[in-house]
Amino acid sequence: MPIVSAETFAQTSFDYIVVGGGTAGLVVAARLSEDPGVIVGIIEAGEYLPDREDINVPGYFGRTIGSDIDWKFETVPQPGLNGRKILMSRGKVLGGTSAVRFSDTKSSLLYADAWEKLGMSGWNWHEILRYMCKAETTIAPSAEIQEKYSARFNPECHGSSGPLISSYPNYVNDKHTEFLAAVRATGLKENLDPDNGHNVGAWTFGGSIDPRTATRSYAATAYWAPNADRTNLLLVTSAHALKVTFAPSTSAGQNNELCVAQGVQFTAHRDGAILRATAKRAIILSAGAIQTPQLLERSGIGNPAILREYDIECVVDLPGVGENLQDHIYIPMSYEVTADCDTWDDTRDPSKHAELWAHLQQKGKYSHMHSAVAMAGLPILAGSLQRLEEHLASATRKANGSVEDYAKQHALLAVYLGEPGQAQAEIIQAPGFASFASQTEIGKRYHSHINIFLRPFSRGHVHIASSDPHAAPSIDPRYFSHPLDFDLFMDMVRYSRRLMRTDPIAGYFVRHVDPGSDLCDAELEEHVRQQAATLWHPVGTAAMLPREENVVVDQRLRVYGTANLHVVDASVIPIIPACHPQQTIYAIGEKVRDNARIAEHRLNAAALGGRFD
Ligand SMILES: Cc1cc2nc3c(=O)[nH]c(=O)nc-3n(C[C@H](O)[C@H](O)[C@H](O)COP(=O)(O)OP(=O)(O)OC[C@H]3O[C@@H](n4cnc5c(N)ncnc54)[C@H](O)[C@@H]3O)c2cc1C
Repeated sequence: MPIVSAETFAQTSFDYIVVGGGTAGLVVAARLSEDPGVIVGIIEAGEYLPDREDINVPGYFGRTIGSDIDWKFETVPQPGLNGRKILMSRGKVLGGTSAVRFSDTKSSLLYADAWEKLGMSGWNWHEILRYMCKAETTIAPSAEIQEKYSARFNPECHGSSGPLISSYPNYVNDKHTEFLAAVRATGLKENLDPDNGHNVGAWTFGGSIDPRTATRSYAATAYWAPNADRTNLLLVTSAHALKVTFAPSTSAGQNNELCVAQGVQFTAHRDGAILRATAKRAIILSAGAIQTPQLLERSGIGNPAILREYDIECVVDLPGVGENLQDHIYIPMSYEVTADCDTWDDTRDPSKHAELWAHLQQKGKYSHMHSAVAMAGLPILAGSLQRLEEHLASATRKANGSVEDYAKQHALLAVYLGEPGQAQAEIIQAPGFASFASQTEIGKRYHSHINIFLRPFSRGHVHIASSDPHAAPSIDPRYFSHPLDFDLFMDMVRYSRRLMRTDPIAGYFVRHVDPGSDLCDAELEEHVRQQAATLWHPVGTAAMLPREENVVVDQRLRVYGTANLHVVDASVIPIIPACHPQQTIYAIGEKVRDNARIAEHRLNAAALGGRFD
């Protein structure tokens, strides 16, 4: 079935409606519609743009930020970042944020197991790996690349028949090997099998890129395009979902009755008529960690005090909606390197751009993103035993004294902190200038480190902030609000500087550029507060945990207090994984089909008195 009009969509009687045709939403819709006996509808605010170069060409990563396919949200001023508002990009296009993301890493074993430790049985590393593999087909690197660039490949940790295509770079920059060697010299081991759950070390990493066409593989190419002719899968694009509606008999959620979700209100234009689509079995919210809580609140599910402010009738009292916001923040740090380094800097020179572009394209440089990465635990980052012990004592003290809702999470984080096998930071090598603070000088060569802080203790929130359903929510990640986060972040920054002065990469080092040389501690800290920003990995705002923990969905990803309303996207992740989250999000989508058994709700909901024709 092709993409349909809003009117056709509203007139169709669905079994399932998925709100948000993004990373997880398209997985769920594709898997549910494998059953020809059900009709599945997807409501997506963006358009289907299969020919957009800034999506398809992997080397163009970053160009979509702030563009017409970006929701362009902003956080509220962040005191931990000198009061700056931070741009929170989200993909507004079929495929969602998978259309604009950069690289991929799989999760760590212990971290995924943390979800089970927090009370969600069945959500552990082995399950998540199983579903990550179901989602992907990884094309193994050639024997030459494996040997030359330490890009080993263990087929047991990769899928061979999933729709998402992953591959390894066929081009690495000329200091790739030296970077990995320098990382080893700081005490980290080369990791030849980082996808087996133990992701500390240095390696060559791949991404969701189809090497046959050198184009991005993402939710729209993997889960929509191959299934677009299914007659039982209908998609409406440029349609904004406003709220979920419930069966009248169960509204207000009194007497422990479960509310039965029946439909979704949406508009095809900002000021257009409000249309309504109905679903007999279940409604699945997959609008992402920023907008799923917004839709829940608009539908009357959330903290009654917040709902009252905007005259929204409370259907289910769930104060956890929009809380537990976690994100990765990062800082790019740039170093000038010797003139013989082959970097991407000359492409910034307008007089050389066209010639270089053709040359680099030929070499395959734009067919991939980054290639060398290191993940380090605190024992390496801290740099000294004394500093490590100080951090551990402080984390344990704070975790024990934590009276917040997050005490259990903080206790787990404190334990992981001391373990060398648990990554606290990720450092991606970038062969070129990547900082925000200074201007690049034409003719100079640079190397940058993209330094990502992986295990924040800070927790923030996202809530509606207006009665206008089209208005952006208020996003407050509270970056660095937990003081330990800033201390740990600074260790990562100092490690990056140490790494650049470690042989063999030290042989190419010319000077610190961003941050500059000879900064005292206070100046370096000020630089961080002025330059750190989100890596756009928000999760956790409709978290999956036991109900007594004040959260939102159960382990079948069903919203507490409802019979058939589910959340399937980054919002359900209870504690942010120490890796890029995308593959975990695909896995969550894949697991739902088998484990959450959404389909059973026809019986459950019917028994509860919902109107199902
Ligand atoms: C610039 C950038 C780089 C990134 N790089 C990486 C990376 O390298 N590796 C990695 O793993 N992750 C990366 N991420 C994060 C990753 O892409 C996301 O975590 C992931 O794609 C989120 O998936 P999701 O299904 O939760 O939401 P999304 O994929 O964002 O899907 C939500 C969908 O819902 C739609 N929607 C929202 N509200 C409504 C509404 N009211 N009505 C209708 N439709 C609606 C949206 O348009 C969107 O299509 C990056 C993110 C960004 C922004």
